[in-house]
Amino acid sequence: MAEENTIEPVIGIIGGSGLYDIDGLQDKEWRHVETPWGEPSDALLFGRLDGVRCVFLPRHGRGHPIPPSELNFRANIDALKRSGVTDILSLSAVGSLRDDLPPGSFVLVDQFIDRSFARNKTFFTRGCVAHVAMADPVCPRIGDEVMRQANLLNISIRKGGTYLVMEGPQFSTRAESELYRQWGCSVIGMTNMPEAKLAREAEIDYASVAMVTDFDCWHDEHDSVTVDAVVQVMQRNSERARALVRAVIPALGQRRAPCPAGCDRALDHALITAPAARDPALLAKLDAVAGRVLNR
Ligand SMILES: CSC[C@H]1O[C@H](OP(=O)(O)O)[C@H](O)[C@@H]1O
Ligand SMILES: Nc1ncnc2[nH]cnc12
Repeated sequence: MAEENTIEPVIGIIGGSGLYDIDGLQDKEWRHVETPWGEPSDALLFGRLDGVRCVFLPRHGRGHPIPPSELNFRANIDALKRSGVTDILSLSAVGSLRDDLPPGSFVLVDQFIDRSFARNKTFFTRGCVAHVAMADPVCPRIGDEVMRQANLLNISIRKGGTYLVMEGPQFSTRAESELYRQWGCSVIGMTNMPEAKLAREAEIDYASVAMVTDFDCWHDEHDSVTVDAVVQVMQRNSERARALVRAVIPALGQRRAPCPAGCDRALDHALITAPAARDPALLAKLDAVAGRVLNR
């Protein structure tokens, strides 16, 4: 492989409810990263695992002070991009919408239905418009590596599933939960959108492992979801989640070719605003996210 066409990856991990740090890192340091989009959820934890550079972000902040609708998703993704992150593995607690995904199941999500409505969902506002493809919202290369490492660790993961993103913070009504089941969704959560959309706009390869903590509120034989139940099951899930992260970081971190699916070149054919009509102030804010295409 020609050196000049290869990438030395930096692995980003976004930890959801119950996952506020990662263990086993060398040279670890929490560092504040400033972004033109405001404050990320917390400082970022920089470190190395088996020599591979990685950056961890607790999605809701340490101690979980930030609710889903107040997450600054743009700042989170920009901060990871600015820190050199090329690949993101997102971890999330979710409710199950299927009988065959009981609490404790892990799902490698491959589709989303975005029902969130109170969030900033794009970096490309007035003055620099872009439309990236979202037909395949997650990176198959990261997904394949997650499956490989999970197999080696004997951790069972369902390959593929649709994650319904609700606004929250209240959990669903029973009618909503039934509707999402009829739509064929597998799991429900409040956070993976616009996270996945913004990662695509920032040309960061993104994949998501959803960890089932409850049966939401549709199941006759199970109680409706509560935070206490989520936290209890997450504590049981977290050992496997941590083992998976420890294995996936070194595996993903090997020098490699650009993403075969093109996630890292998502902006190649996405910008529509004519150069003369672009807003210089917005272009300055897009330095990390879109510098690759704006400066060529
Ligand atoms: C604590 S239950 C609801 C909460 O948990 C999930 O968060 P995350 O995706 O960050 O693990 C869900 O989306 C809600 O934000
Ligand atoms: N049932 C549920 N609905 C939304 N988000 C969740 N996170 C964990 N369980 C959930």
